[in-house]
Amino acid sequence: MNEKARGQGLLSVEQALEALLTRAERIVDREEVALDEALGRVLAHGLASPQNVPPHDNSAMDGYAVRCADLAGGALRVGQRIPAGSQGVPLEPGTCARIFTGAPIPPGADAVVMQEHCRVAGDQVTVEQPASPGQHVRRAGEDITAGAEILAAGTRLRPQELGLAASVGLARLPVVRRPRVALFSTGDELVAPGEALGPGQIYNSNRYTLAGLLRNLGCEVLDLGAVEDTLEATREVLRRAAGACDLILTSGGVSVGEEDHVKAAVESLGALELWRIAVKPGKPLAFGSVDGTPFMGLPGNPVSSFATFCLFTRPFLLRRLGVQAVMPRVIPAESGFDWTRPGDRREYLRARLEPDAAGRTVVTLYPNQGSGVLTSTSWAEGFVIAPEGQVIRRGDPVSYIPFAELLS
Ligand SMILES: Nc1nc2c(c(=O)[nH]1)N[C@H]1C(S)=C(S)[C@@H](COP(=O)(O)OP(=O)(O)OC[C@H]3O[C@@H](n4cnc5c(N)ncnc54)[C@H](O)[C@@H]3O)O[C@H]1N2
Ligand code: MOO
Repeated sequence: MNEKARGQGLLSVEQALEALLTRAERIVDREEVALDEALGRVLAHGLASPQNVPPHDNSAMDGYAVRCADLAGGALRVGQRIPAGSQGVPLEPGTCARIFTGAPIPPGADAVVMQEHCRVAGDQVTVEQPASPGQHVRRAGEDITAGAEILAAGTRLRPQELGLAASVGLARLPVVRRPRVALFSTGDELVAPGEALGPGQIYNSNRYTLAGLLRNLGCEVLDLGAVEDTLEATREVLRRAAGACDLILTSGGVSVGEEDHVKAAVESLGALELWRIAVKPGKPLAFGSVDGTPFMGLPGNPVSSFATFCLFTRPFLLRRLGVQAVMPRVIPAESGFDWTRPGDRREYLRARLEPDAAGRTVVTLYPNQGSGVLTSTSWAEGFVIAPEGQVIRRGDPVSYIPFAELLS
């Protein structure tokens, strides 16, 4: 962070994150859910495999299971047929077994020959290519050995992890309870979509963006709607929310204006810090607690709300779930734009990767980077970081965060 930002009393993104993460208490409640219900959940403890995968030596090909030493003697008689799901018998000398992909290797066989490399006449098979022991045999336990840890505590379960758990026979998984997040908006200008706009009014978009971001993270959203903008009504809804959730999330009313009652209401029921962070969009951020429940107040500008959720709320909630790697991966990329007027705050510009005139993949910017321009977030596929005080030229290396890293 540069001197000017420090002089203005701004926190760096890292300082704000550290303060948040040190206060992100682990949710201790856990539950067991069926595999079908476990997508996106976080493992409460590590999982060890009760068995080998594959459970038995099996064939990787459709063909013939042989004993390599027998091949010198010419054609082999097909002594048995072993489809997947059945079990063969010991291979007699001078015979082979018709075998299919996934079927257990019969005792005595040491290789599988693909059927494309065999000539078959009646029940006689001539192997036309040299074979070596172990060929096309998938060994028992070559993927997973019994007792090995397959997944660590704190893993977010993607489809691959569900498949992995299923492959060792686990039907139910221990997961951390879903975080419950109470969400409400204040502001006399806000109207729900579907209603008519009065003079000076706008539609409440943050509610939908934030609820979607929360659901993507696996949170249960306690939607408290739009709250009447009085101190008493705000206190009442905060009290109600505090008893029923793991985080109270609001947007708007965290800057310097005095129209909104959220700040005063939180302060009167608990504690509130108003941070100013060297980040754009998203300078003002409120963090506090109501009756011991964490409170986070995101800035009202729609892009600021979206960005601060991604940068601060998401890591906070993931850490509460017990996830260690809570930060999105930053990808090195090449700038396809000029950024000649850098500010004092680190900017998260709405961007996407596109081919330039020469066919090189470069980062391009949405032309209007205003923090009220929600279109930029829909056009974009990621953020490119413009560090404070730094000019960026076409061709320069830049850091890019794909939204895919943030929207799950
Ligand atoms: N004098 C100053 N003014 C402002 C400063 C500052 O430092 N000094 N900071 C600016 C920055 S940066 C931001 S970001 C905003 C944050 O303001 P608030 O969090 O107090 O938000 P509001 O004033 O309530 O609203 C800002 C803007 O966003 C619209 N809004 C609010 N909620 C919603 C919603 N649910 N859906 C859609 N749009 C919403 C609201 O109508 C305003 O246009 O403050 C700057 N000002
Ligand atoms: O930081 Mo505000 O979030 O620039 O619009």
